[in-house]
Amino acid sequence: MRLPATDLAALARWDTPALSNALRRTEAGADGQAYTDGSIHRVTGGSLLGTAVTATMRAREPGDDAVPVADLHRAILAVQGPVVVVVQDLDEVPGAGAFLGEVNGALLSALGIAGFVTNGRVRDEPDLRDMGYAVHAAGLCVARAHMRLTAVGVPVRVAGLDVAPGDLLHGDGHGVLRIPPGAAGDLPGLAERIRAEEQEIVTWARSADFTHEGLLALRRVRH
Ligand SMILES: O=C([O-])CC(=O)C(=O)O
Ligand SMILES: [Mg+2]
Repeated sequence: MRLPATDLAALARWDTPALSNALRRTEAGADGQAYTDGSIHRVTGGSLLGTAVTATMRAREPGDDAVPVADLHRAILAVQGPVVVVVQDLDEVPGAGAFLGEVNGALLSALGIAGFVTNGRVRDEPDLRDMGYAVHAAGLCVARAHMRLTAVGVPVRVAGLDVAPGDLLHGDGHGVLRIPPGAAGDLPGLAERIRAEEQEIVTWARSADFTHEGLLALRRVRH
């Protein structure tokens, strides 16, 4: 689904914890949220926001199941607005070989992607720093091994997060969050309200009015 640029710009001003808090207050978020677990981290870049283009890969053993990388390039070009490429490494132990390195990275940079997310590993790390987009991965690896894409445009699962082509993803140093399209427009307003509530507590905790007795008298269940 394509969101208006104004909605994207409003979401981009927030970090993932704030959007996660906001999502919890919506119907879409009440049933549990979708976000990456700690098995991957941001290797380089800033925050990411965009529409998912998905692929799967294998690298550990050779195989004749490769699809052309051009399928991925075509899928990226078919999306209007910022794209986040999500690659699931299907090997039982992922990370034997990298899809993303200097060369694939430069091609994706030329296509203007906003981010790259994988449960596998990446390489050519110094070059990735100059690509201009965020990279989330399990870490670095040495080799290409038998790396090939095995499908493009399929549902994938990366670090506990199910991603379908077209999903809206937001990410930063905390991880990557999937934002249900129906909730996207409401999140910035909700995040603002939650921040105001939280700042009341923070301001009091830092003020001269703060006392241990005052805190205990509040009998807070959370925070
Ligand atoms: O060999 C590969 O396909 C991965 C890589 O290092 C690059 O894209 O530079
Ligand atoms: Mg390379």
